[in-house]
Amino acid sequence: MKSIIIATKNKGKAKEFEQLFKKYGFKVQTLLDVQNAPDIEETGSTFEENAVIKAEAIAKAADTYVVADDSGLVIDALDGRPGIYSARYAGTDKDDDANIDKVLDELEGVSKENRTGRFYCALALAGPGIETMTVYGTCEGYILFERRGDGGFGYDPIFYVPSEKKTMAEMTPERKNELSHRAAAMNKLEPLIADL
Ligand SMILES: O=c1[nH]c(=O)c2ncn([C@@H]3O[C@H](COP(=O)(O)OP(=O)(O)OP(=O)(O)O)[C@@H](O)[C@H]3O)c2[nH]1
Ligand SMILES: [Mg+2]
Repeated sequence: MKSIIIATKNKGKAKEFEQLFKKYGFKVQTLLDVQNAPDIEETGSTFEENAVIKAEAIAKAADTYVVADDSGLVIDALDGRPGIYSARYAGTDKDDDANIDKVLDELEGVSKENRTGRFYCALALAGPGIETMTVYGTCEGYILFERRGDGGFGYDPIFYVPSEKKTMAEMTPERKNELSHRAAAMNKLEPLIADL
């Protein structure tokens, strides 16, 4: 079986990628499987730049094919925030619950129809003998007034997908992996990883 490293320390992403890559016949390793994996500073100003930074840092160290994901929630009424700062919106300790509270506070008084937003996912593929490539995917939805469901990770409990009439935290993992921003980006990556 072919194998690939996903340059992430996020458990929620790791689980989703294990499933997503299974159908392409890849065994997935993440930085959670590697002892003393470095913390890579995300110094870029776009999702794509950050994905490239993470993928290239690990590909250089491991000399193998690496995919990195930089993703986040873009809310129209907040001028695109939290955006690339989604993981660290309420502080550096990556506290999902505190991040949700901060978003809900900032959206106080914003009506249902003005609570539009999307998840954005940039994926970068780097490795020996290839030029680093990026693809992206999005998933449109609304920010609810309170949490619903306990699946997924991050902002999933407040992200409502109208076509499903569910938050991402109320969907099965399988369903989330069919319609998420990550799944959309993976579909675009598919032809690029087919020949690895
Ligand atoms: O509800 C959510 N469902 C998702 O499907 C999702 N995808 C991304 N996000 C949010 O955006 C941050 C990414 O930031 P990020 O790309 O820097 O990742 P991270 O720092 O968590 O891990 P790493 O991959 O960098 O190691 C995450 O922490 C989450 O807050 C999501 N929230
Ligand atoms: Mg990160």
